[in-house]
Amino acid sequence: MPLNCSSLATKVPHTLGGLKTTATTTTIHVGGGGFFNLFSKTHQNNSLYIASLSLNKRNSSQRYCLSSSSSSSFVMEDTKDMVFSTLEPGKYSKELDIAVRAVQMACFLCQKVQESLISKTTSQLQAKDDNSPVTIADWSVQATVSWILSETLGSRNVAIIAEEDVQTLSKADSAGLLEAVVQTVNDCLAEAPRFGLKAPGTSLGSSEVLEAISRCNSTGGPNGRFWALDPVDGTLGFVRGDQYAVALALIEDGEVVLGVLGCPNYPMRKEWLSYHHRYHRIISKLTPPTSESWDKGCVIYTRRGSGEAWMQPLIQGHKKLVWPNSATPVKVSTIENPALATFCEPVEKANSSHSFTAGLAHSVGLRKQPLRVYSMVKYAAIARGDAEIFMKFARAGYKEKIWDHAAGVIIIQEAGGVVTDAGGRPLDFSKGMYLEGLDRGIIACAGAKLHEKITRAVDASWNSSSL
Ligand SMILES: Nc1ncnc2c1ncn2[C@@H]1O[C@H](COP(=O)(O)OS(=O)(=O)O)[C@@H](OP(=O)(O)O)[C@H]1O
Ligand SMILES: [Mg+2]
Repeated sequence: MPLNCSSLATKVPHTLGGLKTTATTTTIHVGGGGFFNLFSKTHQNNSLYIASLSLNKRNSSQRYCLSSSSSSSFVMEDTKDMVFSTLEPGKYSKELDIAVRAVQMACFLCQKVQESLISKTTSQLQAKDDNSPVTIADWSVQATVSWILSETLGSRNVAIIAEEDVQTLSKADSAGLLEAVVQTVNDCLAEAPRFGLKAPGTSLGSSEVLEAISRCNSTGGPNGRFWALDPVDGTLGFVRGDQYAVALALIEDGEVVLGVLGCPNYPMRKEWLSYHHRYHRIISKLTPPTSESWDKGCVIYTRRGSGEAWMQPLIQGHKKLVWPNSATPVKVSTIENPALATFCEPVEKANSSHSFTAGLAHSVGLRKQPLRVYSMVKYAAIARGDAEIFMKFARAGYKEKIWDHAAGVIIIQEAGGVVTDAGGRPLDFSKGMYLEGLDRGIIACAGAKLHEKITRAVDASWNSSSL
């Protein structure tokens, strides 16, 4: 479509979803009294960029994508089915845009499965290994995210290490389970355009869904680029209608470069984090969210070196994701006094020694009750400033998996916090599936002073502990 118009440009500083940029707002007048409102952002090195363009002509509202190289020629395309990014072009910006949208979709999928779980009686729930609906969420999210990453970035460019495999799903007696997963995946992917992503032309068949899950067969390691995905982190929290997370990180040459954490039940009123989930559900019912109020659920994301982490609400109902989707920055707490600090730890005693952390807490002067929260939501709580410390000391011999930490670690670091093992060393994401060489446990803090106090206390009490 050729453009023949007069234009008026104004330069405005702008911040969009965590990426500072100088934006140019241009009004382009066209024949017949109509006009386009053009919002564009220039790339530092003048390479190709994409700008959003709205046509506000009488009785007409349509979205176009306008791309330009350093030359003045423009190409306009209808963007109904395109990934539409307003992130500043730069390293990993396309990947971050897609990852946030994919995690938004995954949260939408999980919410639906969790709602149907909660509406059933406990006796209808099965353990994860028994082909439960939880497993349906795990596999379905993995298939959905894998499919989206491959379609948008090209399957040859995408390597994923993730928690699930297809062994159980592929068994002859798992036909019903597989059918449920395929249905859940297709129901979710059909909504892709609402999230600014392209839906499949036709529904995926079971072999395509299995293919998408089993494509997540990267073994990680020190070289190249791969995604680490935990489709449903905090299985117990998920089953119990409580906290859980969808975690996606991009790791390049052994270093986490992007982190996206979906926390569908994260309450926007922090005091609700510490309520038992049943009370939280009752309170939510008593005060249902209005379309204006943001009750719970967010996606937090960051990019290595940005010094910023951002949070968006989940897309509710039939709404569309319009970037930056009311994103707000998140920052760690400024509290340095242990007496005022809150520490988080796993809910399950089997996952981390509660007695050891109680002793540590006492010795450093932590006075508040521990905040026990399922899943990587603990990392989100530190990044958002809702708690100051996260400690985890697993039993000897347990090896932490990289997908249980990658997204959360980078989000806390970019939000201003410190994450190391108990020896003060950075977590090593370059050794394959596990955080090999982890010294004793994981300590994440809002600031360096608290971090130092905790690591010193661990050193002082470790030898007398039974861990
Ligand atoms: N020590 C130990 N032993 C066995 N399994 C462990 C351990 N630590 C963490 N995990 C796995 O990590 C996920 C949740 O762990 P959390 O640390 O968040 O613990 S908790 O849910 O709050 O209790 C959860 O994984 P998924 O829910 O499958 O993602 C746990 O299986
Ligand atoms: Mg996990």
